[in-house]
Amino acid sequence: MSPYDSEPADRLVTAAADGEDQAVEAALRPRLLDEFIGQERVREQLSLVLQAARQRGAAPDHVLLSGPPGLGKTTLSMIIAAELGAPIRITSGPAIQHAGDLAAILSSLAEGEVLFLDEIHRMSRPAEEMLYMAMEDFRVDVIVGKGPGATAIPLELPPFTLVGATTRAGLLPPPLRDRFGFTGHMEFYAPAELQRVVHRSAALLDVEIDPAAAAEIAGRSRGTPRIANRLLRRVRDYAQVRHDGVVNAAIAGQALDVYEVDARGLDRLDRAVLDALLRLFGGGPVGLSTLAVAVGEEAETVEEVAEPFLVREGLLARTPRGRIATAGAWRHLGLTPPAQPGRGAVPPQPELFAQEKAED
Ligand SMILES: Nc1ncnc2c1ncn2[C@@H]1O[C@H](COP(=O)(O)OP(=O)(O)OP(=O)(O)O)[C@@H](O)[C@H]1O
Ligand SMILES: [Mg+2]
Repeated sequence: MSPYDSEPADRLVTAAADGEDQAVEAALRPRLLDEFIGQERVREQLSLVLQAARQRGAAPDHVLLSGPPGLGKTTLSMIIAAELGAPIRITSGPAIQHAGDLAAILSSLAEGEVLFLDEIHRMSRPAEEMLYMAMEDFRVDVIVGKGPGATAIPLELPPFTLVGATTRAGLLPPPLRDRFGFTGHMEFYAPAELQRVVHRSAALLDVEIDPAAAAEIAGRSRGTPRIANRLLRRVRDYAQVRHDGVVNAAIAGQALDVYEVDARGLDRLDRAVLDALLRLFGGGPVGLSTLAVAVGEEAETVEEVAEPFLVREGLLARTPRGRIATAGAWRHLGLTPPAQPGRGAVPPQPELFAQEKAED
């Protein structure tokens, strides 16, 4: 599910997991730290934490994994349990609304068990407060009764390791953040790393693919393994239906052109935003709502769905005066940037805009 209501449901380049992703991701997940590609720093740090705990024969410190969707937080949490040889219990912040829900889970943990709490920033406040004590003292106070007659019954917990995952580390209250002994920040993957992800997934899916084709898919995957795996599946369909199933760079490129994911990973919406910014507004500055009207989308869709990646790619900038295109944006769409910044080589063309609106 996309974190944004404004994201089109069928978007091929969303980083959020769709139904098909959920069905196949389990099969594509690396099981051990050595199989996990990229994230060198997090991997090395985590490997030390886990190895030290194993040597001491104790449960490791609590681990927080933070970073954008689809970069491998759930995968790493399962790897942590596998590397420790410990069972894993999986739940999420939204599933724990009452402190009692959390007390039930905590009190049933086995010694050394890994508790994976996904979307930990979405837990309710009372549950969060119970978690503080559980993390620090391996103890919870179960409240029995209501009002003045209520009593707190202390309950000892076996040592366990909490692994929290969040896409929004900034939303975590500091007392919670401070109770993690180790925080791993996941970064977007480099193209060469994603190429290895594609190669590995292709082998697991029995798809014959050459290195240039894996690189082609990787380059369009927005630094995100989940997107790489999804694009690989669409390329596989194309190679199977239109060719003999073997994937080379040309076939990968053609397949993703069919799905309107361009060489840099921009999709139709992203390009429509850039195109309007360049052709209609001469590269800006232009206000968000005007830009949104020009592409026929809601302002939130443009702001939350298209812009973050365009900004990340250095194609668009948000300024106090409005959105502006960078020189890279002109190059990406094959247009000539204006000599004077902010003044487009192509003058604003309201009639083109009117015509496009009339067409849809
Ligand atoms: N380092 C990696 N090497 C190989 N495959 C990976 C790696 N990281 C992630 N993947 C693949 O990407 C997919 C998504 O990863 P995962 O579900 O762990 O992401 P996430 O960070 O938990 O996302 P979300 O924030 O949406 O929960 C998985 O199928 C996994 O196979
Ligand atoms: Mg996850």
